[in-house]
Amino acid sequence: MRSMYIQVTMCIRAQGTRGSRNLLCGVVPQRALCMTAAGTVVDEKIGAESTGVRKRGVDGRVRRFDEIPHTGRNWLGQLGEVLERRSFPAAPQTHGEDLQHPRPHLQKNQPIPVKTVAVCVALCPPFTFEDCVAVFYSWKGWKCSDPTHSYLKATSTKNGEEWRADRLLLNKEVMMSSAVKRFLPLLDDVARDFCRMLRVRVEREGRGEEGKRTLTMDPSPDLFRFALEASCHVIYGERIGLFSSSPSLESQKFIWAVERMLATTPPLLYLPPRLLLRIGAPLWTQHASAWDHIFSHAEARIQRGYQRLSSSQGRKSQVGAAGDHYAGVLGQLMEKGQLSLDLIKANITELMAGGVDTTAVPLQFALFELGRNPELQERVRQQVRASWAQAGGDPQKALQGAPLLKGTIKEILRLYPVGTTVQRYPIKDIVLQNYHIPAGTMVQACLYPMGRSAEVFEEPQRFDPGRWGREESQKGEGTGFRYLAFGFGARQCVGRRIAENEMQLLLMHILLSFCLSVSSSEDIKTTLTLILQPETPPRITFRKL
Ligand code: HEM
Repeated sequence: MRSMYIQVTMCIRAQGTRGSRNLLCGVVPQRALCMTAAGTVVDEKIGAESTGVRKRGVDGRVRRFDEIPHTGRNWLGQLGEVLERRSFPAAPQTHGEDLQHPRPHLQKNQPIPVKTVAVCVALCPPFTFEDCVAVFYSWKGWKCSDPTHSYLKATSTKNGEEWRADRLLLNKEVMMSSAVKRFLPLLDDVARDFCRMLRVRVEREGRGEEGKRTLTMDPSPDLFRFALEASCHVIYGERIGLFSSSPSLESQKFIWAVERMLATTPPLLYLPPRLLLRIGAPLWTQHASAWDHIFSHAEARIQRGYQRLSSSQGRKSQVGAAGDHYAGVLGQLMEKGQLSLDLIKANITELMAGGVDTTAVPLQFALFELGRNPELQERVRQQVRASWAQAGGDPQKALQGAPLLKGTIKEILRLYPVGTTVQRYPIKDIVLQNYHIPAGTMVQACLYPMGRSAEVFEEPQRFDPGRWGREESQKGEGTGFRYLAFGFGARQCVGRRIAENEMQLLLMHILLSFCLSVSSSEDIKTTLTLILQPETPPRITFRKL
């Protein structure tokens, strides 16, 4: 058996098999169970029939789904218990303890992988390589089915091959290397502007002698603006001016809408349905109006896209030359015209909604980790400087020559996975940890404890961007499925290339311009709302280089 294990949470038998990762969850749990250590035996019968994975069991019997040990409490009780403790302790979790305790996720001082109703039952036995293959290759298309928005319905009703065909078209504009080449300069522009703005701010508000001033601040609001500006630039092909001292009213309204949408999502997701019916109306109204604004923002961009497209076609027919201006993902999709308009709107809106806090938050953690590891910071900076000098201003070349930057992002997402779980509903019955898991059960790979498990990573508590380069060179036995921060396979994060490049470029320009430090090297306490984030945003000291 391959030696790779990942931590996995247990499963909720779901009434429906559709939900959403980023948006509202349409899954109502029928029951909540917690899986404890079960060894790694899988019997031939169900295992072979359902997953094709053949393993020999100790007692030759695959245990039934309802044999999975659980707390015996209903999900509401469990939710109450989980809600009492809203943060992940920084202390490492030892895998062994996990396995012995019947309710490990509810023990004091143990990391709780997730906190939704659906996942408060989570737990983490080791998950084998074959299990991973079984889960991630038996994907099923599912998307948000928010009934209020026809755009989302356009995607939510698609499943299987139909969904996949659309996704492959979208991948061409956001995932493939030719697309990355097109949008990378746009991200680079925004990252450079961010640093320019920060330099001015440090000079104006910082302390110390001129030219070497330092400024200590909470960068989280600026990082949020950076992520929104970068997303708009790549997706709509236009800047919305969030770094200016007086952004337009339209931009301010848009940022408000995105903030509101993100802030109101967790309570709407986590409140039990009955409570939601009683107290959720104002929340829902705010949430819906925030979405309305985000949709109307997208509509306006699409209208502009049409105008741009028709004028460039007009030019083309006049002078016979193709317009060479890159008009963002939206422009590309419209120009190609392979997806229906509803699908373009749905995908664009989902890209906008999924792409802001998911990158802004890991950037906070990255600045903190680089700040509290000064020697390592210097090593990354040296590599970045050398690569930047050689690249002659080409951001793509500069990133290629600085693998430690890529390692920094992977390391941040290992320790602080912004989405704490990856979920699948297997389309066929499978066997996990010797338990029979019926088709349609929500199975969650739990990234937080996996990233901190000594069974999976050597010295898991050490922030070591170099580990990923070493791992590449030893590819083979047991190295797969360690990096699941963006999910896996056909359903993996569609914004992955945007996110990776956006974060690397910003860190690159920051390291070229500033030395980072933090006043305390104590671990950051984290909390889980919709995503994993710092309980209190870390304050970072920026010293101009
Ligand atoms: C560090 C940043 C990010 C992380 C860690 C992350 C993580 C994830 C994960 C784990 C999934 C589910 C994948 C799976 O089930 O296999 C996902 C899906 C998704 N992400 Fe991201 N994401 C990030 C940034 C972004 C950005 C920047 C965008 C948009 C520009 C985005 C848009 C989406 C969308 C639209 C989906 C749903 C894809 C689908 O179901 O087809 N994400 N993301």
